[in-house]
Amino acid sequence: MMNKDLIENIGDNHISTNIETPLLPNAFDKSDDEKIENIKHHFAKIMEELGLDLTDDSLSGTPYRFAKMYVKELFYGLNPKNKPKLSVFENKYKYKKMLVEQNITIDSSCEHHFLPITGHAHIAYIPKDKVIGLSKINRLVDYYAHRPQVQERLSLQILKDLQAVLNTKDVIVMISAKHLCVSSRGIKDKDSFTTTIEYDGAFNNELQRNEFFGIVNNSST
Ligand SMILES: Nc1nc2c(ncn2[C@@H]2O[C@H](COP(=O)(O)OP(=O)(O)OP(=O)(O)O)[C@@H](O)[C@H]2O)c(=O)[nH]1
Ligand SMILES: [Zn+2]
Repeated sequence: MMNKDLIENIGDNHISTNIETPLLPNAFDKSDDEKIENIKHHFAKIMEELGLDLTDDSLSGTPYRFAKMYVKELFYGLNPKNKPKLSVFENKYKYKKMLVEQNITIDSSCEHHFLPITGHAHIAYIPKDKVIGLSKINRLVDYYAHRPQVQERLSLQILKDLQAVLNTKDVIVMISAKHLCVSSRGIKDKDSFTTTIEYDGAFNNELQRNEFFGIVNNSST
């Protein structure tokens, strides 16, 4: 019998794994409103330092907009209280083959530059005794994506949580994404993108992986 709290929090910082997002122990002591107020103050300073006139009516609301966007939107997935509940159901029908959830939108941010990472995740698992509500896979991806991330860790956090909640190692997570820190600054390569693939269990078998890649490559719905 698996501990429910453990399942709920697997890729999160307060459980000791090597895939956790590095967070301070007091990361969530302040309320969202306090954080927004403080970030608003600091971002106004950044804008002023850049020489922007915050009395301009188009700029005056930007520090608040920016702070709210960080806390409530782009980085809502830092706070475990926002983690989606992953409903699972008994596999009554004994479906034992691969289920693929593909073209899941990735909207994330790179933790090195705080610029967008955008692309798609393709995820498959082979059910044992449990199946998961389909939308919960998309919600889990959305949650972990909405943190400052590196693509490798994002893939692993999703994989580990699904393995725990589904009580099986037979999961594969593939992400292909563009990093604006590569395409819009620095090297400014507009065409390259990054693919990560994490898996275990039955997907260690090349035939099983190839079946997954075949489905992911050949369908467009
Ligand atoms: N492994 C990995 N690296 C990433 C990811 N997102 C961004 N990076 C890289 O993080 C690296 C940070 O390197 P630094 O040399 O410290 O930063 P920089 O001077 O801005 O590097 P350039 O982008 O090459 O200009 C860059 O090579 C980025 O491309 C990611 O998801 N995974
Ligand atoms: Zn970056």
